Amino acid sequence: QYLRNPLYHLPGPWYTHFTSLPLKLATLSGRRIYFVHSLHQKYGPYVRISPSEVAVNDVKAFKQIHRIGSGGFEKSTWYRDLLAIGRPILFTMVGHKDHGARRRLFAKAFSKSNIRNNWEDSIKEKIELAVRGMGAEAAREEKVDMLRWWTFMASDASAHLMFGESFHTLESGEESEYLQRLQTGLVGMGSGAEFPLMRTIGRWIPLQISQRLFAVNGYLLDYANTAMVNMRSKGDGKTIFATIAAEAEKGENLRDIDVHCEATGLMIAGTDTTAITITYLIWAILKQPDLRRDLCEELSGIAEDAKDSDLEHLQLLNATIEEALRLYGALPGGLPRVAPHGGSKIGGYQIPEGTTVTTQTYSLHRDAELFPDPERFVVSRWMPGNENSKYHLSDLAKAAFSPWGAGSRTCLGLHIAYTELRLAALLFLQAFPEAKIAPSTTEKSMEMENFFLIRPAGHKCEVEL
Ligand code: HEM
Repeated sequence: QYLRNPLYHLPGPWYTHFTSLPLKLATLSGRRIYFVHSLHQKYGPYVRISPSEVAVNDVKAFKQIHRIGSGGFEKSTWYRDLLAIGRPILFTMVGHKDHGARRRLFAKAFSKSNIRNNWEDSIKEKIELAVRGMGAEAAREEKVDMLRWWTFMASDASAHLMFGESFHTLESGEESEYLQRLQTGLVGMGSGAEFPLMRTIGRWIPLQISQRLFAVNGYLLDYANTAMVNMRSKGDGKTIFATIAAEAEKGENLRDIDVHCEATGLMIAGTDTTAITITYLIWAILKQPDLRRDLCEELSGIAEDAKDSDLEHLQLLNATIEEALRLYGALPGGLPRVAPHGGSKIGGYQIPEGTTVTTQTYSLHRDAELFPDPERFVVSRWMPGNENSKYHLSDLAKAAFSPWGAGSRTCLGLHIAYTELRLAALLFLQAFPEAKIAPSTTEKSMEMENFFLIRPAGHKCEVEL
């Protein structure tokens, strides 16, 4: 069996010739990024992590794997197992051709100009509500869980953009049922992708927890359906999908069921990702009083009615966001791709066709050759005029920086996310310039657990305002 494994020539622990169990256990216990990272540290940039999966931590190979067009690797069907949403959606599509057509259809709706012209005001309104909600709660309780409020903000904003109506969790201060089910369902999705049999059996078990873990898609799709019907009956067609539908009329075929599935997929892709990254961003700022002071100074000249376009040129704010994305971007784990027909040579290794090849930014962003003192939060890496500093970023380091993924599968929602990150930092720091991390928030509680996305292990991030 050892010699029959086509990956036998790759470095890696002996057991990975025979079993993927240690990898799966690490995944199920929320420690996959650490498991793979430790193997890179021990065995180098190319490592066999299971009998049929190779992890790669080499910038040139990263570019080759995620290259747009010929030579680039396609996504693995693992994404379909992850979301198991019925129809292929942009996030889960495998073939370059189908994906390219769908991506072109969505491009205009998610462009920076469309987000700014049509959505920025409602995003800002949600952030203002979140900041107000945090202030009111902190006045009553002395401390407030930022993660909870940023999650309300991101889910209300996503619901507004995708379904035409906010969940109004920011006004009620209570999690919507959609959000509760989505968050439990995400844990089920992550484990179902690793153990499909567990999910199949789980769907048949008539216990509420089992249903919520493994049968959430029915609920999510029903919600999308009702939301779309309501939206149309009210004659208020102003959602991201109105723009997409207008594009589709030019010739692309997008059925109603595709719209429901895509809207659901975008809710999943756009909610926890931004909420978690904003939480880590603000936590990192509050940990460094000098940085907080300098940022407050930079932001002090910014008017209340500022637009994202007023913020995108602020050097310190944007450097801080890039550094937060380097260390705490919400999706730093493996992005599985498949070696193309005929196999591929990467880093001197022949990788047989069909092999799963994963890259993880958790490791790329912590390569000490590219990012000296990789665990330190150093904003000057991203500041102009640092050419003589050891933190100056080389071209290779810039190429390795990929919190949004890479190539043709780069994050579709990055303009929404940047808008939310910049406006959230602005409004939070302007409202609470003296905010402090609460004693209940520790390095340990903020350690990242990793179920596809990361999140603080303590599942909250309390601050005193
Ligand atoms: C800080 C927030 C976010 C982070 C860190 C993030 C990160 C990522 C990453 C790393 C990928 C690549 C996945 C892969 O190659 O397998 C991705 C893809 C994607 N993201 Fe995001 N994302 C964020 C916010 C959003 C938002 C707000 C939306 C939409 C509302 C969104 C929608 C998508 C979609 C649709 C894809 C798939 C693109 C494709 O395959 O063509 N993301 N995101």
